[in-house]
Amino acid sequence: MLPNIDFTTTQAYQYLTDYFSEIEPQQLKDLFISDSQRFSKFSIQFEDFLFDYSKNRVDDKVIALLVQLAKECRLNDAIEAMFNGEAINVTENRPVLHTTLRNQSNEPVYVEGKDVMPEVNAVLQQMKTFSEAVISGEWKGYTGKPITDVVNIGIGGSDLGPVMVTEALKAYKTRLNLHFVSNVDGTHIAETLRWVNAETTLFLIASKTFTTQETMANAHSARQWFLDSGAQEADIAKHFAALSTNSAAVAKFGIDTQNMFVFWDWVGGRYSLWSAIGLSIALGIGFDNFEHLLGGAHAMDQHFRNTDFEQNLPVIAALLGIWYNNFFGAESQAILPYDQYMHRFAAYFQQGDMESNGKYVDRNGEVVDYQTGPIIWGEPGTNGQHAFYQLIHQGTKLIPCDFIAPAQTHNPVGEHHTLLLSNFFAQTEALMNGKTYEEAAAELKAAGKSPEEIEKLAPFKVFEGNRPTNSILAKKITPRVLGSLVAMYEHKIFVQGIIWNIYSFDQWGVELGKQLAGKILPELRTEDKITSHDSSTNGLINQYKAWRS
Ligand SMILES: O=P(O)(O)OC[C@H]1O[C@H](O)[C@H](O)[C@@H](O)[C@@H]1O
Repeated sequence: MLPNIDFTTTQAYQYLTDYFSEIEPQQLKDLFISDSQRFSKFSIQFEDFLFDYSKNRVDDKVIALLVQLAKECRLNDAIEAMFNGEAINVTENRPVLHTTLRNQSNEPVYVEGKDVMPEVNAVLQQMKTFSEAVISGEWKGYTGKPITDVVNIGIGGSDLGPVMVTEALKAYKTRLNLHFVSNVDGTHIAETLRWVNAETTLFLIASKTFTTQETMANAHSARQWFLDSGAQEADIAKHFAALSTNSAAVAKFGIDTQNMFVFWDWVGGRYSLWSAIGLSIALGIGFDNFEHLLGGAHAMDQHFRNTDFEQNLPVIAALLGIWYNNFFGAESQAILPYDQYMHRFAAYFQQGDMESNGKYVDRNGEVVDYQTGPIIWGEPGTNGQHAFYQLIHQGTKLIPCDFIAPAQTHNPVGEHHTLLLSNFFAQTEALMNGKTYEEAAAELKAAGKSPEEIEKLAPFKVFEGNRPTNSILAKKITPRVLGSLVAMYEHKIFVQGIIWNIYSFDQWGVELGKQLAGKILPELRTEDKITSHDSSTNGLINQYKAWRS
């Protein structure tokens, strides 16, 4: 059972509320001046990455109170409930065991009294055998040629994780070319099929439920294209595999169950890249690297489970998020990787975080009177600097940012990486220190401006600073480091959900739109004038009908 505690009624919350008024006016740069130990105190090294949270608007007392808050919310019990396979996804009556998929310790994990590790290991073995056969060319297409291209058809959790990871780890690419089709917009599949050859293409139909409209539509179109290219029904077995929990639907679609890679309902869609959904990852970077990814995540799982909260990366990251979300009133959180390969990292955690913690009903079914999940967004640096950093530096909103960068690049081109990293270091410093009126005026004076011009321009050149950041500096983005990093964010989301007393592992909020689309679809299939909705929806549908042909 998960604890059920309103965190706003805890002692720690009261103390934090009182102490907030003392901390809020303080300047980060002064906190550094008054404590020479600040960096070593507020940074944690984990294997090959360093998490520096010293540029946050906290002091020892805030951290101690936040840790107390986690304890009062019985976070320890919640962590054990998750790892031990209790049905903590209550509204779907399921355990939450993505940690089991990367449980390289192999210690038994029981679901309804049965150890699931043998099944997990069997699927990993099947993925290994299959991916190695495809990569080596031993697995042949229907005309006897080796596979050159893999098209993963899936959406949401059956797409974003594999896309993010295979992009982030492109430096480890095998000879196979990966493609991802998610959108039901026919453009996505059409543009992808334009570049591949049916004789040498493998389609992975990735869907936990195997009922998702977008994925099924794309899968059927891919199948039709394959047959139209000259292949026979019997050839499908060589070119289509399914990654799913739903064997019956896979068989019905016509995919050989030999080519089915299963996972289980205790794996949430947005936590499924570690499961059979990761087959495209194993094909794209090789099975050994996929295992290293799992190994990195497992190491973070152990850290999360066994480390005191004060030194616990996901816990600290989560508590800082709570501090800004619930005390400073921050609405969003930016994730800014200074690594081009990680360009889908923020998009991945948009689903990971927002689908998990975008909930206004607590674990008692009651509407909360506090803020829950933040808006997650971000783009790789330095592109973001030339786009939206203006608002982070001088806008009216407080935006806590996670800066992520590798010390070593996979592409040492001239001085590029040094240039990139100078920006990474400069931005967090600038956000913290800002620029005073006096500094701005002095710069203008040095540039030869008259006193009148200085007075006019200086206010626009002031940066109030005091804007909080985390810096995550990795030695290199390897499969293991990436695995740890992703698991860190996953557990951060979990911790926050526990403190906000919400259910982080369901996603009922995506259903209403799907239901209504199901009602509207038959209306679009006729030429009739539509009058069954509000005047806006009717007007839009009828205009669409007038224009569609
Ligand atoms: O893997 P599937 O069953 O096709 O589901 C794909 C996606 O669909 C839904 O809309 C859920 O909100 C997501 O959590 C899920 O990842």
